[in-house]
Amino acid sequence: MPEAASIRTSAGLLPSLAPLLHGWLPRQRWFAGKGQLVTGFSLVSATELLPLTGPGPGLLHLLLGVRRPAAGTSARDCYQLLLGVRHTLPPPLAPALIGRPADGPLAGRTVYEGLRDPRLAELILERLRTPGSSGALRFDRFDGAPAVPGGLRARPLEAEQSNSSLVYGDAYILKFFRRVQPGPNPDLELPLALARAGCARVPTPVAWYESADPLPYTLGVLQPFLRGSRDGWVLALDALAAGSPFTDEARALGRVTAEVHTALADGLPTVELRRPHTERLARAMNRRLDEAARAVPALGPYAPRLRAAFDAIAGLGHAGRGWRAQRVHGDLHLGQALHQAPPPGAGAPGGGDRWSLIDFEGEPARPLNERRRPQPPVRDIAGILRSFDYAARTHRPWNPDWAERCRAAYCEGYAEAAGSDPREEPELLRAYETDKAVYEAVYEARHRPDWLPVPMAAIDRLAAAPLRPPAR
Ligand SMILES: Nc1ncnc2c1ncn2[C@@H]1O[C@H](COP(=O)(O)OP(=O)(O)O)[C@@H](O)[C@H]1O
Ligand SMILES: O=P(O)(O)O[C@H]1O[C@H](CO)[C@@H](O[C@H]2O[C@H](CO)[C@@H](O)[C@H](O)[C@H]2O)[C@H](O)[C@H]1O
Repeated sequence: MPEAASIRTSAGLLPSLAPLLHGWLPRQRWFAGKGQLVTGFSLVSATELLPLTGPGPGLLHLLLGVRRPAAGTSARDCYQLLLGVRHTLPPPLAPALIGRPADGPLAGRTVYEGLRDPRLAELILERLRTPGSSGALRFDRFDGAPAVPGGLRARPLEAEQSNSSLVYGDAYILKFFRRVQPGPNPDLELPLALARAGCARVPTPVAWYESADPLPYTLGVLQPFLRGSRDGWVLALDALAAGSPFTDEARALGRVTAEVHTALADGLPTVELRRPHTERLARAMNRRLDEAARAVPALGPYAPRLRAAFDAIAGLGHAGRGWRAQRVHGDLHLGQALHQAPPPGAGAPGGGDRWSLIDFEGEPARPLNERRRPQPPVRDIAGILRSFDYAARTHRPWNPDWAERCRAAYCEGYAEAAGSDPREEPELLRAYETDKAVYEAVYEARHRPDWLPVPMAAIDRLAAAPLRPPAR
């Protein structure tokens, strides 16, 4: 591979690409500011991974600052782009077209989404196989992992996701982070810590790449592809459609969640959450509720009762109670749990712990420092409990008993492996379930308005449930 160059020819490059990106960027699934005007671009870094002016396809890695009115006048989001550059685009790549710059260094060339070009995608895998630097980018690999073979065919993952992924030969998956923030991304940091601790419940990051200049960004992570796996959401809906229980699977998932939590607590810092942290936690939940009620007016009438659930945490803190906080997944739901069917003759499906957890990025819209903060593990548990409720609510007829049995089995499995049952902390569990349902109401109002009744039904239930007076 030719030596990559870090190009700082911002003069000319950005002005020639900007008119194309103005139209293309807001249409991308992973673009966070959908429906909003992009007011300007800036070049954070540009690395020519393959020469742009050679006879073959060129490959340009960009970190692009994107200004939107909502991001504030001085704030900007940073996006990772991988642009292919050719004289003409072969017909199979037509859907990847971004445009043809009218002037500047790329005038007359065709610029397209590089990840869609198998030749360029394979070059990235080649680069990940050997540690080292390419311009502004630094490639690294996990010492304990077997070497990644070369020559694996690449295909883009056709999934609704917040980032973009490539699957190589059904053996590896590369997640290419789109909106990046400076600092270690928990989706690399936590799986690496778990791999070092010997925890096999999370795919090991075998290789990754970052940029160090001008700021440290985690850009991509390669991990084993769990071939033939199905996610917990799909499996739960299948079970509901078949009228089958899902309790074995739920119990096994509870055990796996506990194993991951234990390994994270052993390998990374933990803190004791006592007053005044309990007050801060309640304040943060109340603040999120206030913001949510502005975005989803239907939450307004419930707000006083929901606030009481958050204030109960502060109340317990005043009464001297505290909770252990540690690094957690941060956005756990059934779609983040992948299940691999046992090999033929290996016993009942759902038995055995064939679950893996993925996507440790946390809620991508939150600042990185907030996502990396230790939090009570109940936060993740609440996420999965909400998911069982979601599955039961989306299925007709509504089957609340199915959800209740799954929720109980999941907590039992968790207790078996962790030694403590999350239901023994009802105030904390309720506050986190409420916080998650509030988040979901905003998510659904923004992305899937037809689904808004699902979290709103939980809001209605949570607001109506009686609260225990704090023990004095
Ligand atoms: N290791 C893996 N093996 C198999 N499929 C995976 C793996 N990691 C992710 N996936 C698939 O890719 C999808 C997107 O991955 P995810 O990490 O959730 O990305 P995003 O953060 O962009 O939403 C998942 O829903 C899952 O279907
Ligand atoms: O997977 P992401 O990290 O992008 O998570 C977002 O999208 C999820 C939906 O895909 C959303 O999850 C909500 O819907 C799920 C069913 O589709 C359900 O299982 C979850 O419990 C529910 O929260 C998630 O909240 C959002 O962050």
